[in-house]
Amino acid sequence: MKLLKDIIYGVRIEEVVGSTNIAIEYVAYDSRKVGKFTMFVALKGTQVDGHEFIDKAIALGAVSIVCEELPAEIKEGVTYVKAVNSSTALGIIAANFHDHPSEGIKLIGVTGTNGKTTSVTLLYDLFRLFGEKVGLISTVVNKIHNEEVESTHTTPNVLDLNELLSRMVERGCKYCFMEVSSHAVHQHRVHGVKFSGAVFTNISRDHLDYHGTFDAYIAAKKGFFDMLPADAFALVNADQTHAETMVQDTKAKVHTYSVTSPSEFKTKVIENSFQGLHLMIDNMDTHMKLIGDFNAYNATVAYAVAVLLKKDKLEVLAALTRLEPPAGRFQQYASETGITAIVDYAHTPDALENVLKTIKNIRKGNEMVITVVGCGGDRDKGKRPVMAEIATRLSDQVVLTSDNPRTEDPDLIIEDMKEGVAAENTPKVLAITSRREAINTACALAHGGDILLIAGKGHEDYQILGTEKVHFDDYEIVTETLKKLNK
Ligand SMILES: CC(=O)N[C@H]1[C@@H](OP(=O)(O)OP(=O)(O)OC[C@H]2O[C@@H](n3ccc(=O)[nH]c3=O)[C@H](O)[C@@H]2O)O[C@H](CO)[C@@H](O)[C@@H]1O[C@H](C)C(=O)N[C@@H](C)C(=O)N[C@H](CCC(=O)O)C(=O)O
Ligand SMILES: Nc1ncnc2c1ncn2[C@@H]1O[C@H](COP(=O)(O)OP(=O)(O)OP(=O)(O)O)[C@@H](O)[C@H]1O
Ligand SMILES: N[C@H](CCC[C@H](N)C(=O)O)C(=O)O
Ligand SMILES: [Mg+2]
Repeated sequence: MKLLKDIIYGVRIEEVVGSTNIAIEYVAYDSRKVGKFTMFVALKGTQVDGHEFIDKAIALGAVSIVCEELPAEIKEGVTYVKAVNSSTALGIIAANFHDHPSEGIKLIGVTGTNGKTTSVTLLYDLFRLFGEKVGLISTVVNKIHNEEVESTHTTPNVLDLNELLSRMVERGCKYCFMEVSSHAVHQHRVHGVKFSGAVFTNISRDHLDYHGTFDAYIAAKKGFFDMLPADAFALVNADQTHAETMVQDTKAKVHTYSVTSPSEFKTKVIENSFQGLHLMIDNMDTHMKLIGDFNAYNATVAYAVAVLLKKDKLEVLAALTRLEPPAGRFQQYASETGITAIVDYAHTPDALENVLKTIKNIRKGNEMVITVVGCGGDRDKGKRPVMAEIATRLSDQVVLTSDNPRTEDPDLIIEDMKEGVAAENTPKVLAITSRREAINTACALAHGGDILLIAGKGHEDYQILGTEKVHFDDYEIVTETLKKLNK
């Protein structure tokens, strides 16, 4: 329980109607979660305006409303706080309500189109090997030391984020490694949160459905570095053209890492095979179980962050060699007859190109590469033809299929993808709407030595059809099918 006046301390307020000396037991931004003595924060969303639910929230027991526009009818016994911006207000309110948890933990945020989950998971695992109590906030799972908490977003809403962080602090976690998506920065999901460090992995085409233009997408990511305090570090990938833009206005201390350009934390790829990576990180020889040149970047992020957090360089390298990739990232299965199936979360053009190039680089001879790929519905339409072009250019056979169609017609998504297939590559293409059938067909087409890439859904154990979520697991299906076919 806290007093309203303490909870709204620091919020940019235009007007308050009612008493600020009332007790608040709960804060909610969704009317469906309101109970007695709740403060309801009305947010203007992309689908609906939270202000429409103010009456409903009061009926359910809200005693305070934070909003950008006061409702026509002011109810007695309810305190209305008219804020300049409800989303940023929620950030301040969440921090006050949960006693500023981000100040009690070393919080490191990773942003970029690809590599966020891999980097934060490597860091979480690395620091666990050091015997530290650690938190993790990621697309796959959230963790409060060893307790798993379901992840619904790459970056949770600022209220849920502060709650997670406060549970980490309570549990004695010293560090938290979290993903910061561009949606999160744009929607103020990290507003008022204190970061000790921030990492930029890379930026390439994605989420233009949401941000509109590539420049707006870059600006959203840059916004994360703009909000860092002076005592934080900003670690950026010097091989990326947009690295300088990211940190041009940051107050944080800038550090660089790279694989090709000169930088402070430089890694060289010595060898890349199905067994893993042989790297020279910071002039020291090391082997990793991760596969693909792109993972050299993720490994370097883990190394550099650990060193910036004052861990011993040699101990960090020794621990890195023991780490496994997260679920659904280049996850391999070798069948009885020598077919290699790879399940990978490549759901952007850049990721798909990297994974397919890696496969082509590390295969022993001229084994066939058969790719099963789709694109998500209600997401960036522009990436569909680009991903199909990449898949057909870099594979011998492609089965275009559904990813998570969501509320779109899956056949129309496949039609959008087909637009990108060059005429000479059309003979390589099959289109099968059912992802299960597409995987079955790819398995039937494969013979000993061939490589099957099932791209786009990685760790996801569901498929979203319309608004329904049904169980679906690429790895489970591809391994069971190959076994059933005695392959
Ligand atoms: C486009 C988008 O990002 N939307 C997120 C946003 O929703 P919104 O603001 O548009 O919400 P809305 O549905 O318009 O509702 C507005 C307000 O009314 C409230 N409401 C609504 C209905 C009701 O009955 N009562 C009520 O109070 C809602 O709780 C909300 O506060 O805020 C919600 C609460 O925090 C999120 O759940 C929701 O994520 C949606 C489900 C989503 O799919 N988001 C994806 C695109 C996303 O965020 N992805 C990123 C990046 C992925 C990556 O690259 O890794 C992520 O961080 O996960
Ligand atoms: N550093 C990297 N550079 C380019 N591609 C990468 C990199 N790391 C991983 N990938 C590719 O991107 C896919 C997604 O990786 P990962 O889950 O780590 O990224 P993410 O940024 O968390 O994605 P999301 O935006 O969905 O949260 C991987 O399966 C792989 O194909
Ligand atoms: N975090 C990303 C994940 C995409 C994964 C892909 N399987 C899809 O559903 O499009 C998004 O929400 O855009
Ligand atoms: Mg992620």
